[in-house]
Amino acid sequence: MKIAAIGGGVIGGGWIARFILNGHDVRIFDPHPEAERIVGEVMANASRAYERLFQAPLPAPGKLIWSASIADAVEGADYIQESVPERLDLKHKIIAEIEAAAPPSAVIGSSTSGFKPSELREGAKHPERIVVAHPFNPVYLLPIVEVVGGGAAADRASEILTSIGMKPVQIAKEIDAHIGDRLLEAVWREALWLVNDGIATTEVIDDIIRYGFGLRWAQMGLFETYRIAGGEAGMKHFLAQFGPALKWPWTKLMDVPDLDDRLVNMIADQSDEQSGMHSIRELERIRDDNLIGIFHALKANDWGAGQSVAQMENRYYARGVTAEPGYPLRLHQARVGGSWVDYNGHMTEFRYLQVMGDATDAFLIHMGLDEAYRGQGLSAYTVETHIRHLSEVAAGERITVETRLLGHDKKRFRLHHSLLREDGSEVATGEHMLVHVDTNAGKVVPMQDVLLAKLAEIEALDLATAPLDHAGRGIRELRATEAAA
Ligand SMILES: NC(=O)C1=CN([C@@H]2O[C@H](COP(=O)(O)OP(=O)(O)OC[C@H]3O[C@@H](n4cnc5c(N)ncnc54)[C@H](O)[C@@H]3O)[C@@H](O)[C@H]2O)C=CC1
Ligand SMILES: C[N+](C)(C)CC(=O)CC(=O)[O-]
Repeated sequence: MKIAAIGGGVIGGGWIARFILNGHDVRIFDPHPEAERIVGEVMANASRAYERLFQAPLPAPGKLIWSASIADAVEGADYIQESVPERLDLKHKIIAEIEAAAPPSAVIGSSTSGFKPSELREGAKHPERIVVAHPFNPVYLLPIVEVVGGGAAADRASEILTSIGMKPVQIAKEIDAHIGDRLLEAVWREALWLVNDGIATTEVIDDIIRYGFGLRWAQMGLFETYRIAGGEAGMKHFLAQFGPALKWPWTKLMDVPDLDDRLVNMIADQSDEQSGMHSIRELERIRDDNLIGIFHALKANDWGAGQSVAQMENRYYARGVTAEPGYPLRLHQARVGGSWVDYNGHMTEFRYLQVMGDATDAFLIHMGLDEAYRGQGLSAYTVETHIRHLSEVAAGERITVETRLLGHDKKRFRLHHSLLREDGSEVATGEHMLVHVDTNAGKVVPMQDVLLAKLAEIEALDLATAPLDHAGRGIRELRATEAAA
């Protein structure tokens, strides 16, 4: 699939990173003299974030190709994402240039925060293929994208954006600023009043959000949260209790403070005091690490945006596990996250098992025990594990897992994982016995022929490999002489 990006600023850069990190080449046009540096810096932060976010092996990144004109960038493109500044006259000019050179079948997605598809389509040759595809910053991490405009183009855009890990929400009826920005504007306008009126500083307002309802919003929206706030009587009780307050002077919604020099300077000064000690790129990394922690927690609970991460990992496993040829198999890599390190300053115990467990998952997919196979009510359970911790590993280090199949019969198979640093030295080994189970009956059953054939093929490779001297050993007993010493 050929992707083109027109505009590589805050949002264009995020789009480019998302497409490239999902294996697509992207042709970009942006006349800014520093566009290459800016996009390069966004790419660096995005790659760093993906290594920390996903446990599954990432696809080989696509290439970034700089074009000298819009015509060159969009030639032969299947999907074009426009992310130029929010001015309707400029968007019209860009769309006209795109249409002059792109194939008529190409879908054009606009990042516009506020313009409606009917406005973007004015004067277009093929208006029906122009849709709003409005993302949220950082585009490479946040899954939601509002797709407005309907028809085949909206369906195609949704399909493409789903394939790069996004959660498109198609909005049937166009409205200024779509949905997300209408909600955000209400909060933003109120926050500006609170600063303007000297009620709170930028820092106090941000603290009230991040120590309070902001934490709730990452995992449940307004309606689910307020349903709970209604107690056992639920939403109706909530509306009865707090409904009247909507008519009290709690907000100044449509009234906007004048963004004169005084207010702009006041906000900018307070913001400098609050966050000026960090560069924007540092702030992006802090933000990304926090988001990744939230994604991981939500993934562990199989909830909300964590499900998007899990779905992407399944896709990455499905297409990535056979990527590296040779034996032992190299199916899984991990980067030691900051939160993986304990009070001793290196990777804590249970994370070794996590890396081995993820490598086992990659092996299961490699041998054919994938989502479709599991859909038949069949799976594999680990029944015994022996880990040898051989050396410490620090935050930020990359671990590659080499996996061997030490043996199998109709119902069981024995795996060996070796965790290696980038210099090839061994960090730990794990030996694991797995059984094949009927998950509904809760009992061990023989594997289907397709799995047995694949295991036989892998075991033949193992038989041609030097045996491991530590395989099959448990923890040895303490000798009396050693215990006395
Ligand atoms: N910044 C944000 O938080 C969000 C912005 N958006 C939308 O994304 C779009 C872009 O916004 P940002 O990335 O924030 O702006 P930006 O100012 O960071 O980037 C705009 C980029 O477009 C480039 N550009 C200007 N004229 C061009 C042309 N003729 N051809 C190609 N590139 C050109 C500029 O050089 C710049 O790199 C806007 O429509 C905005 O509403 C959407 C979601 C969030
Ligand atoms: C400020 N903004 C209107 C450009 C914001 C957005 O469009 C979405 C976001 O990322 O908050």
